[in-house]
Amino acid sequence: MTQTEDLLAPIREQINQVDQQVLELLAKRRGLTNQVAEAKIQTAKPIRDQHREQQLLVKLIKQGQKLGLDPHFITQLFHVIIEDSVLNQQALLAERANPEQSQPLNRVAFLGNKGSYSYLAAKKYFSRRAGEFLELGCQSFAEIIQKVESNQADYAVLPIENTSSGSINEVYDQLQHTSLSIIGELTHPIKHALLVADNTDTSKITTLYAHPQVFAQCSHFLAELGNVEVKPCDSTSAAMMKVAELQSPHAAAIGSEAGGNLYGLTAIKSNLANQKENHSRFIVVARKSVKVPIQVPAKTTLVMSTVQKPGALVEALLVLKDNNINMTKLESRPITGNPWEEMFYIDVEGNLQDGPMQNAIEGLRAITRYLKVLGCYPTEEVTPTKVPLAAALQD
Ligand SMILES: O=C(O)C(=O)C[C@]1(C(=O)O)C=C[C@@H](O)C=C1
Repeated sequence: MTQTEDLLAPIREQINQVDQQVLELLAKRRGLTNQVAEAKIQTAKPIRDQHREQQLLVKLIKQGQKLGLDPHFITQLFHVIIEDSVLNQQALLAERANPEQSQPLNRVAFLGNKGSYSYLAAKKYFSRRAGEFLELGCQSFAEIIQKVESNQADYAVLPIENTSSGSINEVYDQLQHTSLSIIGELTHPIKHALLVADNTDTSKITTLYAHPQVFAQCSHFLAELGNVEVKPCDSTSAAMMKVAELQSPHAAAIGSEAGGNLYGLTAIKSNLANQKENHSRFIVVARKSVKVPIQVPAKTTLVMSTVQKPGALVEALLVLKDNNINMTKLESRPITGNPWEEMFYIDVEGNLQDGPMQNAIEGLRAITRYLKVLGCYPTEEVTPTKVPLAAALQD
């Protein structure tokens, strides 16, 4: 042992012990919030209570300051803890409301193999749910949908939009024809890194493997790289596998560092996306729709085609406005075989069990040519509660 290691070892041992205690306390907190969820099932109280969160944060900031901890650090830390608590409670309530969905094994279809962004998102989503995770990697969106439709899989996790490259049209087009329902959503950070198998540097790379969506999201980095041949792959994991197989100083893949590690690749450059805040939203689909408990904030996705007359879409949107329903997304896609006609995909905030939502759907049915509810599911977005820092910092 060197002298530095001699000095570091006992301190690191103490840090290990403190971290273990932090984990044990987090697990204890998780147990308590599960009890809160049970109480809320009985009282029909909403999961989210932002007044309570605000009180909690103000108190924690004051207590933390006495211990020499920075208010911003405390706020960030507890936003993450509370987000986890809310999502966990929502998952618990959703499971109670849909007991038939709970099973010992969840067979989950997704794009690519171990290490793809879809794989990482699927693992994250099912980590909050009971049952073991069985991965079913697929090579195309059509194959993923087919796996669930034919009961070879129970669920599919599909990327639907990305903050850099926008909507994923192929997935929308698959939703036009499927009988499956959307039962959940989640957002997952997409952190692109340059992954290599052999010790090399950027200037030696001549071939770059990645999924076409990834190339689109990293177009600025590609322009900087200059004369490199880009080879599109079916998935991020296919790109990583290819580079692992080649073991060449001239080949690189773009993918997540965590995924690359599964294939023995090293990240030599990170943060490659054009937009630094690069997130993808994924949907989870199943053969059977789910009921969302009223205490959980819900989203509903509709698909419709309007009659061919001026202002038909405006009329449809007015039905939502008249029922005080907030639209969070509107996407249009061409209808195959009917040139210049569009299918509209609409995400709205609201639960299918609510009166205004039922009114709106009835109203839309009356004025549209085609309308289908693709699903009603818990919203995974937990907007952080703002803390009046000035109040928290007083006295
Ligand atoms: O106290 C509650 O009602 C909880 O659900 C727990 C908790 C938390 O984790 O502290 C989580 C969500 C609420 O918005 C407020 C607080």
